[in-house]
Parts: sequence; structure tokens; C-alpha cells
Amino acid sequence: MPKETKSIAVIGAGSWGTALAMVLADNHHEVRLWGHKKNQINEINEQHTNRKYLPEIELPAGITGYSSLGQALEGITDIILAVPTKAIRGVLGQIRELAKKPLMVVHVSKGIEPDTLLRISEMIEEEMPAELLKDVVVLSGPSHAEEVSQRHPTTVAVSSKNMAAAERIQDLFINQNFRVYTNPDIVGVEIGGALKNIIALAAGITDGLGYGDNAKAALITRGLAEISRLGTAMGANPLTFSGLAGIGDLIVTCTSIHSRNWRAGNLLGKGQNLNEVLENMGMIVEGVRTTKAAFQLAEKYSVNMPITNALYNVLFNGRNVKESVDILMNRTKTAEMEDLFNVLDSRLK
Ligand SMILES: NC(=O)c1ccc[n+]([C@@H]2O[C@H](COP(=O)([O-])OP(=O)(O)OC[C@H]3O[C@@H](n4cnc5c(N)ncnc54)[C@H](O)[C@@H]3O)[C@@H](O)[C@H]2O)c1
Ligand SMILES: O=P(O)(O)OC[C@H](O)CO
Repeated sequence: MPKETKSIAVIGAGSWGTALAMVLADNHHEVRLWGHKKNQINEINEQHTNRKYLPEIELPAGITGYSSLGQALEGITDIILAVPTKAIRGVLGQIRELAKKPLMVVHVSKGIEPDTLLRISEMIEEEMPAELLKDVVVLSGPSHAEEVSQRHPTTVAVSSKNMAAAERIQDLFINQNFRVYTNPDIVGVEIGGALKNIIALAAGITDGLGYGDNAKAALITRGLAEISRLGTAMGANPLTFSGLAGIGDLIVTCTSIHSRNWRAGNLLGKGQNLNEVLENMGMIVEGVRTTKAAFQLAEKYSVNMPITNALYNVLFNGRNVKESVDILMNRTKTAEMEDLFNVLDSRLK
């Protein structure tokens, strides 16, 4: 299927960077996988494995590990940025110093920066000087690295302000196991991917408390309602939340054993405190910082986000998880679609 083969740098050698490097190598691209831990890069080059993040997976020969960012970027014009949201500014600062040509930056991270309330594409535009930035593309959707690395069928969406760039990235990644759709709504794609982690934490909590599938279905549905309300108020197309970056990612993250956000929530529901949980995970749990950012965004846009609000109080104000569920269930009665209709009405005025 792919026509053009290229040299591409994947920045970040955790689970997602490594799984996406495999997709690109399967498409016959020359992939440079950069990571900041030398022993991990040695393992990638000498044993063709990255066992901490993807145990039992053999990496294709087309992937070479790099511990020097300068060497990884040599002659490169396309980079895939696959580090946690909190590391993005620091990594871009290094790239800015080393890049010699304008770059196409594809980000695959799912977060919003607390306090600045910027989406990741906005952080990239802020950090990279215009002369070093060709386009920014986001790739998001229901996609656990563990399954992508086993070449199980997966679908994702790509978006950009420049749809020609999004289509080019669609072509780089698409193959028989990894189907890529375009979506012109970059705000919706980024917001859907970031906010589903909040709901997955909450779904893990209710599972940890021993509540059943009714509670999980309620969280997924009402979670989608509050993601749609905020996203629409921020300018997203509400239809995006019915797509891969919306309900698709919400379903997979709330129901999969692979989800770090769900697993972290599950431990909270079983009684561990936040510090214990994060120490035990060993991988990034984006939903914690994103809960703070979404709580701030809800205030900024005057949008009602009861699940986000409840989780914020659990994570940052020490509120008991069981009490939080009781508070959510005992709120003033309301109509199912009222708030979204109000937001849409205000958009149309
Ligand atoms: N794992 C998945 O299935 C998956 C799928 C879709 C999206 N994502 C998103 O991709 C992003 C990365 O997640 P992940 O799953 O690969 O995380 P991870 O915890 O598996 O790996 C993160 C990697 O980033 C590296 N890193 C951390 N701080 C760094 C820094 N300052 N400089 C350089 N490297 C640094 C770590 O060493 C590690 O290699 C997250 O935003 C996540 O939400 C993950
Ligand atoms: O493991 P999680 O919870 O970080 O989720 C990973 C992906 O975002 C799922 O699409």
C-alpha cells in the first residue's frame, strides 16, 4: 500500500513510540527510534527487543535505536513525537537546538498542559520557531501499543490544520493492520484523546470498588457527554466525539486490561493512594495531569463536568472514592442532552 519510503525519527522509545516505529518499519521506512536511556537503546540494537515496554515482542530490522538526538535527526524532515505530555517542551527545546531543516511534527501524545491549558499542537507551535516547523499533525484513536505491536487490527485518526499534511501521514502509517482515517477537526481529535483518560481513571475506580457494568456504561456515556460539551465549547465539531478519537478511544481505554489509566483508577478504587499508584505503574498515566487541566478548562469555559470534578477532588483534595460516587449519583436531577444543546445553541448564535 505505501508508495513512498522515508527516513523517519521516532522521538520517545516507550510503549507507543516503539509500537509506531514497528508500523513504520513494516511499511519499509528507515526508522530511527530515539530514547534517552542508553541501556534501553543498546537492548533495541543488540537484542531487537524493548522488554520493559513491550515484553515478548521482536522488533523488525528496519528499526535502529539512537541515544544521540543529533544523530537521530541528521537529514530528517519527519518526526513522530511520542513522549509523555509533561516531557514535550523539554524534548522540543533540544530538537529546536539540533534541527537543521524545517520539520513535519507528528504528535501522538494524549494530554493537555495544566495552567496554560494548551493542546499539544499549540505547545509545539509555541516551542518551535516558524522557520523550523513545516506542519503539525496529531495521530490519535483507540490504539494500545501492546496490540499494535502484535499487528492486531487497529484504527486511528489523523488531523492537522493542513489536511494535505494529514493525508501524507495517513500514507506513511496505513497498512493492512493499521488503518488510518483523516479528520479535519484538530481540536476535537486532541480533546477526545486527552479527556478519555479522565473517564478511564473513573471507570477503573468504579471497577475497583466492585461496581458492575452498569456503572461503567454510565461513565462512558456521561463521560462522552461532558467531553463533548467542553470540546464543543472549545470549537470542536461535536461529530468528532462519535468517532475514533471520541467514543472509540473512550471505549478501549475504559475497558481494556492494557490501559494504564484504567489500571491506575482500579488501584485507587481498591484503596491505594495516588502516590502509591503512580509508583507502582512504572509507565505514564496521562489522565492525572489532564484531570487538573480539564478542571481548569471547565471553569474557563463555564462547562459542567461532574465526573471530571469528582475525580479532581479524589486526586488532588483527598476525597474518598466511594463518597465521590455517592455525590455524583445524588446531584440535582437533569435532562440528558440539555447541556450539550445549550452549548450548541450558543455556538450557533
Ligand atoms: N501506550 C499506548 O498504548 C499509547 C497509545 C496511544 C497514545 N499513547 C500516548 O503516547 C504518549 C507516550 O506514552 P507511552 O505509552 O509511550 O509512555 P511510556 O511510559 O510507555 O513511555 C514513555 C517514554 O518517554 C520517555 N521519556 C519520559 N520523559 C522523557 C524526557 N524528558 N525525555 C525523553 N524521553 C522521555 C520514557 O523514558 C519512555 O521511554 C502518552 O501521551 C500516551 O498517552 C500511548
Ligand atoms: O494505556 P492508556 O490508558 O494510557 O491508553 C493508551 C491509549 O491512549 C489507548 O488508545
